[in-house]
Amino acid sequence: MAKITVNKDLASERAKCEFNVEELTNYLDGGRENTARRRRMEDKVLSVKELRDEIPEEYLSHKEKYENAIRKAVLFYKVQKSLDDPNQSDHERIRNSYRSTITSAIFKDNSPLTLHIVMFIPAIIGQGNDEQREYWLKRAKNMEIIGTYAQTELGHGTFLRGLETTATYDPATEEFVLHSPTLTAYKWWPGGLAHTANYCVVMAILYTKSKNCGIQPFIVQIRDEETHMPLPGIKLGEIGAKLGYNTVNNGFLGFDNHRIPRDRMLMRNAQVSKDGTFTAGANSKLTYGTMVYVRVLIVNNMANLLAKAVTIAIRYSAVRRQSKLKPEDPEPQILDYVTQQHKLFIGIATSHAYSRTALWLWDHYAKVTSELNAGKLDNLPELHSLACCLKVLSSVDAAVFVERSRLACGGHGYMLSSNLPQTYGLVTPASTFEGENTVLLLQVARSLVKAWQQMLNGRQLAPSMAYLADQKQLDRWDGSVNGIIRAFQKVARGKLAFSVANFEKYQKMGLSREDAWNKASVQLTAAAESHGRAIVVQVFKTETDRIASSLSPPLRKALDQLVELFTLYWALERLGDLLLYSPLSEVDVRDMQARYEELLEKIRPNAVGLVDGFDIRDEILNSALGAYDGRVYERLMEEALKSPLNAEPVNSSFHKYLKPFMQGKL
Ligand SMILES: CCCCCCCCCC/C=C\CCC/C=C/C(=O)SCCNC(=O)CCNC(=O)[C@H](O)C(C)(C)COP(=O)(O)OP(=O)(O)OC[C@H]1O[C@@H](n2cnc3c(N)ncnc32)[C@H](O)[C@@H]1OP(=O)(O)O
Ligand SMILES: Cc1cc2nc3c(=O)[nH]c(=O)nc-3n(C[C@H](O)[C@H](O)[C@H](O)COP(=O)(O)OP(=O)(O)OC[C@H]3O[C@@H](n4cnc5c(N)ncnc54)[C@H](O)[C@@H]3O)c2cc1C
Repeated sequence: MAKITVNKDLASERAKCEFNVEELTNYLDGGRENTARRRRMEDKVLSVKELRDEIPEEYLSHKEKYENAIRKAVLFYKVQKSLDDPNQSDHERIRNSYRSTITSAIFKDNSPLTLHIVMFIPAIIGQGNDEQREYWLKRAKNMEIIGTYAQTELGHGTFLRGLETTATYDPATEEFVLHSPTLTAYKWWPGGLAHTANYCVVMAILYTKSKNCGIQPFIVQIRDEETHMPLPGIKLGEIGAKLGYNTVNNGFLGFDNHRIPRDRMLMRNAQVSKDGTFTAGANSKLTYGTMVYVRVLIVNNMANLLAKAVTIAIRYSAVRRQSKLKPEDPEPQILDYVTQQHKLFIGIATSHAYSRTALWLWDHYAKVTSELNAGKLDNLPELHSLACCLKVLSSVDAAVFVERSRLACGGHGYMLSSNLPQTYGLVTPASTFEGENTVLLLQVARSLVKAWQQMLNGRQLAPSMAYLADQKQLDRWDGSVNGIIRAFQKVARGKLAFSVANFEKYQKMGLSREDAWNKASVQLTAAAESHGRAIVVQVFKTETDRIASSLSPPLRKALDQLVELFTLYWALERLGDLLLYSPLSEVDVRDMQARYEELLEKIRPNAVGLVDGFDIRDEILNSALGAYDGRVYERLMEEALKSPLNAEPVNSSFHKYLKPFMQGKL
């Protein structure tokens, strides 16, 4: 095997690292066996050479990209399936795959089968009755059918009660008639819908006995299982090129009075009987369950994508030398600039914060889901609120820090061969899909205002909101991490109190409840955001303390530094709030700033070790700037030479256009 020559700066960074990198990887994976299992899976997938691209994806046409993605998706699925442990429950399988980023080695822009796995199957599990699950899950899990989740329409994504697709029950034939009455009723966006899926879960407004019974899920065949032709009454297509997700095959779908049998309504929650009688579910919002599930998964996905970006940027910053710190010294590594550390170390800490929070949220989700299955619905509102606010914060922060990682790589970060632009293309839509972020913050605000009222009535609050009832003043600023967490809670409480007061004031001034809500909504969303910040810092600190207690002192110290950095970073970012709602003085602010800068200095020798600890292989990073060996310039040149324009010394356009133009003949 050829010996890898590692860039000498990267090698000396690794020699400096104060903790055992493998121990960090094991900690992140949740144990040594999990690391080994993940690596075995990666080895196996990466050993299939047909899964690699011969020509970089960016040089393919739109159509070729899709066809290539489908080719790989099928193969990838088969390899993954062969590695599945049949003894794992769905919950364990998903939890154990939280650190798996192998999909990124195969698709730079995501897989056209994503929606089948992430939403179609979960929608059947969550919305189908036992009989429907038995039939459809078997087919879906065996990939006999491929599906997607078709909810959003051209005219409505956010406001689900405004969806226009109708499913009208006809008791004479015991069928539902699906119809798109207008152009804006066309389903628009679902991944895989255009040319991949032959089935989908369609969310439509149910009409039976001439009554609107709200949005309900229907499993609908859209293409012939043999010929893959769209079925009669079905109009299908692709929605076109996008900022990212170009291999996901997002599509549109219209229905022209398309009939489906009665048993195609997924009837776990609500039912329509043969004669058309509608029986509502225990809570109509259970129909929104698939979205809650994906919001929970997104938090983890954001942590992983950020880990990728920051690995690339930190390694590059250790290799890149530029400018002068001292006139007599050689050009320093750009990682020695404290501004560069400020840009990037928070990305490392943020990825840790969300991967801990994501696991915590996943376990909470699993607990509440088993309660729901047993008919206990009490904890659903808190779960909805938590999933909304953590999806929002993780997607916002990931987008900011991925983009910051790209900018921190200067011009080379703009190259697709850095894989940073594509990584941004994968994180930024998460602020929109699965509930647009402002809209979800308003949902969180709604639950907080309700909690506020409950508190005033002396009722017990859900655990994640219990701090709102803490009336005690924060008498003294002690600057500790726990003290800052308490201060964040005070900020959230204070902002909520202020927005509730304004909401009430606007109503007293004569505005309707809805107008008063709209007028107070900037403050309400700010309160919801602060609530989310308080939760993330607290969960990050508590979960790290809980899990890291058995680690070696050097690693424990490095993790504590990340928790402290994360806390101080957000305290300094939100100084205005802290000054308003906590006893913070100017001296305390100066002290925090100094501690923050000291932390950057302390983390500096461990920076490369920290990103090595994410253990993201070169094939997954897919980046000329971020590879383990740091051969940045060689790789940039190798990638440049792959440009089809470099295949010939003179391009034909010279003779066709440039030459006649320069010679005044054109
Ligand atoms: C297997 C492992 C694989 C790992 C890979 C992981 C990858 C993860 C990344 C995924 C990658 C790609 C996938 C992305 C694909 C994207 C798909 C989509 O985008 S699908 C479409 C998503 N659409 C939305 O999210 C729409 C957003 N809108 C809504 O949810 C609603 O319209 C809403 C909530 C804004 C308003 O609804 P409504 O008007 O009906 O309600 P109200 O506002 O009046 O509220 C009433 C009441 O209901 C409560 N409520 C609302 N929603 C819920 C819920 N979901 N659960 C529980 N309760 C809910 C709300 O709080 C109110 O309560 P109240 O007590 O009255 O205050
Ligand atoms: C990459 C990608 C993949 C997707 N995949 C799928 C899929 O597989 N299946 C599917 O069904 N859908 C999918 N979607 C659609 C996605 O769920 C919607 O785009 C999303 O729910 C937002 O809805 P919208 O586009 O209608 O935005 P809009 O609601 O029109 O938002 C536009 C603006 O209006 C504001 N706004 C809207 N309502 C309110 C309000 N009540 N209060 C304050 N402000 C408001 C928003 O904050 C935003 O600023 C996907 C989208 C993307 C980008």
